[in-house]
Amino acid sequence: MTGASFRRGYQVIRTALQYGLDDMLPAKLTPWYYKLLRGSLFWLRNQHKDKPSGERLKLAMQELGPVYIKFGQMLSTRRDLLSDEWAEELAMLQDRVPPFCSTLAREAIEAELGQSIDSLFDDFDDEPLASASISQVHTATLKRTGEPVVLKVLRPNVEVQVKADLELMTQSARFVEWVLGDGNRLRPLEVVQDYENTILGELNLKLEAHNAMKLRGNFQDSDAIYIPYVYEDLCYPRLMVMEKVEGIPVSDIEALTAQGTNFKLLAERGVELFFTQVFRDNFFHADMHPGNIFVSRDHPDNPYYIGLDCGIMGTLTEEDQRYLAENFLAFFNRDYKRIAQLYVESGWVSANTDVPAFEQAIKAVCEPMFNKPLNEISFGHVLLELFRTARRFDIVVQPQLVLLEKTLLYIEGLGRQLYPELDLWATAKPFLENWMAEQVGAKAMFKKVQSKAPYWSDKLPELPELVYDNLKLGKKLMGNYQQLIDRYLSHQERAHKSNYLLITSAVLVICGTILFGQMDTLWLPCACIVTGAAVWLLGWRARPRKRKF
Ligand SMILES: Nc1ncnc2c1ncn2[C@@H]1O[C@H](COP(=O)(O)OP(=O)(O)OP(=O)(O)O)[C@@H](O)[C@H]1O
Repeated sequence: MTGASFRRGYQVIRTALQYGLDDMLPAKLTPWYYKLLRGSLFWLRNQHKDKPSGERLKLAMQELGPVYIKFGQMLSTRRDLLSDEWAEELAMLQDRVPPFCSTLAREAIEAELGQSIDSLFDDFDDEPLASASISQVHTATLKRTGEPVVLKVLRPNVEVQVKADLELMTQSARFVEWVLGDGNRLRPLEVVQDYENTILGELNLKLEAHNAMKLRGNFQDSDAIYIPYVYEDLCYPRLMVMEKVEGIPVSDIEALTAQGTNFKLLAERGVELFFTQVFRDNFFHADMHPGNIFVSRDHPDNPYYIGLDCGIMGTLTEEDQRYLAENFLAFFNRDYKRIAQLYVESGWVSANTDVPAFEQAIKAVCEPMFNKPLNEISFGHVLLELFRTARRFDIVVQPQLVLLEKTLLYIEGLGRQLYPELDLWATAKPFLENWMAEQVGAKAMFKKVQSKAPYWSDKLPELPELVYDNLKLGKKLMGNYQQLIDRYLSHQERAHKSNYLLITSAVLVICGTILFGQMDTLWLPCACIVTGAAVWLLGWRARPRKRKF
């Protein structure tokens, strides 16, 4: 462990203990050795005893920085797991993190623009509109168009903080892998590396701007979501300028109710948007906490979402996408055998898995969920149970699916808040069936052929020439091949002949030598030896020349 990780580790423990987070642990998680260890850190006392536990948790996460704030944002969406007090406190991490001073914000913005704010914008507001985990947002008016815009600027030193946490996470993952042989199956290091790529990508606002424009393009004509316009020529790694949008935060149920929002349609559109992004576009928003989603104020009976913060986007490989869709469908059709087979086919569990036993285990987890509205089921719970089950069958954690699981949990949290009676199955199943139908069958084949048409129209005129050249080449190759075989056969023939003569010569020489001592006459042994020598000469001459084939 490096010095920096050690220091950061100590800082995390110190913050947790000074905010009394250890007091929140249930008794069964504090065995005697934990108490002994806690007692040895006697100088780190809870300094905020007067504050309620939810507020202490929020303050600790806030102090620890972006990585922990993001974790708090995710937790805040799980009202089914947390008390109202905790959920409300943690929800403040979505857009109400204490701001940094506006002088620093101005300096950072002007450093990126390379000119003064006033030369490009009017009415720059020093009071931030919002302040979240990695950035702060200020409003202004763009001089050249007169449009209201927002300037999103990265927090000072955010990269340093994030990198220190990533280093600590990497070291801890290495330690876990080393301690547990089991750890390899969980691939903690790979999961951390994947998270690292994701969060480092979020720290580049130029990349976020590009993502936002791509997502906007994907939903250009959609009546389910609107993505604000990004002024790409005014975007830099630490600054992003975009259209200012007005809307109601999706978590503000009171305001949504007051304007008469059609919650059922809104929730259904949320599910539809998730599946469209994952399966149709293979480009999904993977940071869908309520601070990043607003609902339009226009026509509340036909409401649409407004999506912000495209810093974390996910994609899947074609195979993962296909396996996942099949998995969902098999799940909706209660075909547990297919689910088990898919896990084996995709390599997510070992090929030696006992498929019938795995099928039964999956059935035991999933079956109780059916025919229940969203308010009676918990994906979070099911995912945990499935994970626990799959562990028994040697599952290999797929880091590329972690983002997707996180997004699914956000969607569930959102759906639960908006319209708990939502029939998830009825909403999602037709979408997946259509998608699968488009992937296989005649229509899909036609589409694939169609997508390859420009390539073939380019290559087709060259075809006769290619065929002729290949035939000529084939003929030449055949000739060469025949020559090679002939040479090999003649080589073998000479080798056999030479060996035969050399062995005969050896026999003649040995016989001649033996006869020398046995016979009175010399002519016979001499004849044998001379003949042997002559035969050896012939054999030596007959040997094959050294040749490479
Ligand atoms: N285009 C916009 N129009 C109006 N408000 C905006 C806009 N973009 C951002 N905001 C406000 O700023 C807040 C923070 O923005 P954003 O989520 O992009 O920052 P972040 O630091 O990346 O946050 P996160 O913690 O989610 O990563 C949003 O929750 C929203 O309230």
